[in-house]
Amino acid sequence: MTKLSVNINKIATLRNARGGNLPDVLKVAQDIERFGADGITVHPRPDERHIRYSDVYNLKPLLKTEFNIEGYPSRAFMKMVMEVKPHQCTLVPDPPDAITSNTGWDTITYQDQLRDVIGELKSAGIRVSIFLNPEVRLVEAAKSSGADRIELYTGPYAEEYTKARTQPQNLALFNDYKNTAKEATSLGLGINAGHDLNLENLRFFKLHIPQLAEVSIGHALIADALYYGLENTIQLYKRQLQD
Ligand SMILES: CC(=O)[C@@H](O)[C@H](O)COP(=O)(O)O
Ligand SMILES: NCC(=O)COP(=O)(O)O
Repeated sequence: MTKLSVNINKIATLRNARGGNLPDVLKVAQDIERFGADGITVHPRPDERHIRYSDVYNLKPLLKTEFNIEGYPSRAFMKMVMEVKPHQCTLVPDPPDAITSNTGWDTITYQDQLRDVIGELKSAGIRVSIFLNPEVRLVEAAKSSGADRIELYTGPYAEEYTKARTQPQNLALFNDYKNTAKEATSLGLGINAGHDLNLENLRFFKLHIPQLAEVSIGHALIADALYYGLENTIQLYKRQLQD
């Protein structure tokens, strides 16, 4: 079964809207674990508009499942990750002003930078995943930079899936995802995926990428929870991820 890591950025967005502590991000994260999630993901951004660096420190001792911290490896981010020591760090090439992540790493151009950063994280026992576009040519450099996994950037997949709703098997892009995953597996890299995954498009992705180890989902899952409740929503997503 593929693991579900719930991204709680949007819980923090709601909290920050009033400046108080409602909802309580730490409590919600613990409840999400209790409701069956396999992990918690956070993606603190430099402006701390949702998850704050202090949240990341406060979450660590409370969490019982896998903790995944995502972000661009600035010095401030690296200091925090090295101190918190999550189970996994997912490196994302976002510029500081990104509204949300919209591309993966060019692992060929940034191979030296990635190798240094990954070496540092791995020396602290942290598993490292690299956010990657579905392009076979980028996989070998991801491997030689020392990553343990890739996280397939599923934004373009989600967009195509919505367009091809009636005949998803015609998804033009999908072969790129399959081939990238196949290449990664053959080189010994694990496969994660994330961005804009939702209750409609998740099952198809899971069925066609059987090596999928973990997905991180936030935006759609938290939106669905407004209708179905958090506990039910987590179970609905987990059902999509069954083998
Ligand atoms: C890497 C990725 O796809 C997610 O972490 C996503 O970027 C969430 O970040 P926001 O919640 O800021 O959109
Ligand atoms: N890594 C992807 C993630 O954590 C959540 O992305 P989204 O579901 O908020 O688009």
